[in-house]
Amino acid sequence: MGDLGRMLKESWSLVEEHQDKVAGYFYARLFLSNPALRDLFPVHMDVQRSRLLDAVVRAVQTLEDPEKFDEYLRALGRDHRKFHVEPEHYEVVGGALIEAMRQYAGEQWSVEYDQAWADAYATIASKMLSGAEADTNPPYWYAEVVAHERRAKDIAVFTVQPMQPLEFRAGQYLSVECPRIQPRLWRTYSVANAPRRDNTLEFHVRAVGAGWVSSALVRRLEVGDMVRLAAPMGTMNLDRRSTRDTVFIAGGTGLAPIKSLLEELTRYNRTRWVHLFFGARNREDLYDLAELNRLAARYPWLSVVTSCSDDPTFPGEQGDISEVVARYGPWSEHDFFVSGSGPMVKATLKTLAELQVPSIRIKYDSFTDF
Ligand SMILES: NC(=O)C1=CN([C@@H]2O[C@H](COP(=O)(O)OP(=O)(O)OC[C@H]3O[C@@H](n4cnc5c(N)ncnc54)[C@H](O)[C@@H]3O)[C@@H](O)[C@H]2O)C=CC1
Repeated sequence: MGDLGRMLKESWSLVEEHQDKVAGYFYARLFLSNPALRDLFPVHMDVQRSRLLDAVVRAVQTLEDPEKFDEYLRALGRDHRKFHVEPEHYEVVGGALIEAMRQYAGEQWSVEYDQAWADAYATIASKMLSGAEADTNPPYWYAEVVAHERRAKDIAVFTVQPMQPLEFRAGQYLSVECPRIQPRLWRTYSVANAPRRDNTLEFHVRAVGAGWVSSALVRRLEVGDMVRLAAPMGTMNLDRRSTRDTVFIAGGTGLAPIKSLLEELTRYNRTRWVHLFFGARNREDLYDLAELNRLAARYPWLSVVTSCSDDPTFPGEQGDISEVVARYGPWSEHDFFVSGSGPMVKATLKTLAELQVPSIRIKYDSFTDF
């Protein structure tokens, strides 16, 4: 790690314990110095608060590998156009962030740390700005909900029809907001289909306790509602030139981007074997199994293995999907795509490392909302 990375990590460790207070202070500073900014944020700030800290941690990681995250930051800049963010806002945000950290870091905070954060923030902001400025698309798209289906107690699959075409690549994700239910609260979800001629987009959402947006999208969203969608992001795409057989590993609604990649493969694949591992807590949560079985029956190159981690009488595999993959194989010559919760992705990457799969053949998106 370079000097800058080390300083960011060191200084972050001084405030890590007080994350909530840092976020609270940050927003207070921000809105005080620029009251107009308050209108860009949701009415209730509780959920928003932890988003900032995710962003900070991500920024620290970002700088350790600037090339890898270049496209990520440009896409994030495009995504932020949905907030009507102006270039001068970036400066105000950077100042408030450093001030908030300095406030809670105690005596060990130094001017070098100030400088390190200012440098890091300037790099991030300039990449985001150049991404935003080069974007000729609208800042967001309106889309009408045309289908909404509860597939399990907490899981819904819904389809939207954008008012204008929205270009994306299979495997990408984008921010979604429902102005009727929760104005200005955006969360990212993967598109669960490959680009279609009719432009419709499908999403898979699980309502999780504190995740207000997810719960609303599962329980309150209705056909006829309008949602807003922001610029697509993510690089978990298929490499058409690869001739390797492919392994998809999905945990829960992490199936969404895998489904999208699978749909793309159905359009051109004739030669690659594709193995899909789909894990859920119980059989009810294997919410898309009927459709996966239909695909497997139609495309001889596709095989599907399912597993339940909390359903002892389930007749398929038992255990976390990260472990189940290791029961099959050998996998040393395959391309891998992994999608699910952070811990699921981490556990799966560990398994694959133990199986000697080179990391260059593994694609995954670590999910963080901003
Ligand atoms: N909805 C979407 O568009 C997308 C969602 N995701 C993420 O996918 C996750 C899906 O969540 P749920 O449906 O609630 O899944 P879940 O928490 O019910 O987990 C489903 C399965 O994943 C595996 N798993 C979970 N935690 C694990 C761990 N610590 N170690 C090893 N394996 C583990 C197990 O097989 C488990 O049965 C969320 O975190 C979401 O952010 C990721 C990409 C897209």
